[in-house]
Amino acid sequence: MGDQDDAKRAAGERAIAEYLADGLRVGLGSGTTSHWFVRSLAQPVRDGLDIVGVVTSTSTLDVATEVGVRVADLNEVPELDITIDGADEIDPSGNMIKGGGAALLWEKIVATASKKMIAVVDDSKVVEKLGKFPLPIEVVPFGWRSTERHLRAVFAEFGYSDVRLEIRLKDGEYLRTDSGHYILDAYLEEIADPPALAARLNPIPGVVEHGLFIGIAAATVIGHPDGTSEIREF
Ligand SMILES: O=C(CO)[C@H](O)[C@H](O)COP(=O)(O)O
Repeated sequence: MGDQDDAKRAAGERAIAEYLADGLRVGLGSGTTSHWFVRSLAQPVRDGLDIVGVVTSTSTLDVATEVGVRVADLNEVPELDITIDGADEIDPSGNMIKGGGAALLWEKIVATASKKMIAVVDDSKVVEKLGKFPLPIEVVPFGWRSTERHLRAVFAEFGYSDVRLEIRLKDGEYLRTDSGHYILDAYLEEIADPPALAARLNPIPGVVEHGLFIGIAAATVIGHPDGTSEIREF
């Protein structure tokens, strides 16, 4: 009997077998599932697989460097062939919540720089409705309490009166993302209309990005604890 780590590894390995080939420019996602994927690249790269990776976080840069994947800056390679990245939740339309690892901004920039984005997930991430996982919102530190007020007003429009919004902490301090911003996590329980909510969050001054990834995933590779995997296309 396997566990969710086996499921994550199965998804990562299947993504390599299914989607990678010589010459591709590949966005490398963040989080444990993506890191299984990047670690699983070590052998194929040693065997001659010729790809260039663009990372979505400093932590993924560390892993890619450790296993010998050639890495470039997105400014050197502004268009990518494919991005393989994890998700905190994914719904039947392929809409996702991401940012549990605080990398949502770079992840969205890299995913949308790619011709195709593939979500690698263990089967616990597949949901009917998004929202059980708290929605991460990346905000500029300057005036973040004012940004929080705007956010509360928008959430109230969607029926979340007095929404629970928490600033994310790390080691007792406000967490800083790789771009130096803060994260506010919104506890929503269920998001009835993810595209509508996403559209209202984007224009709020002080909001840099949010973790709703709408219409971005082309497919998902779902790993199961018994080591099997399946692909769903959107
Ligand atoms: O969005 C992310 C990081 O910002 C990750 O992809 C997401 O949190 C999934 O992580 P894991 O594979 O560890 O469950």
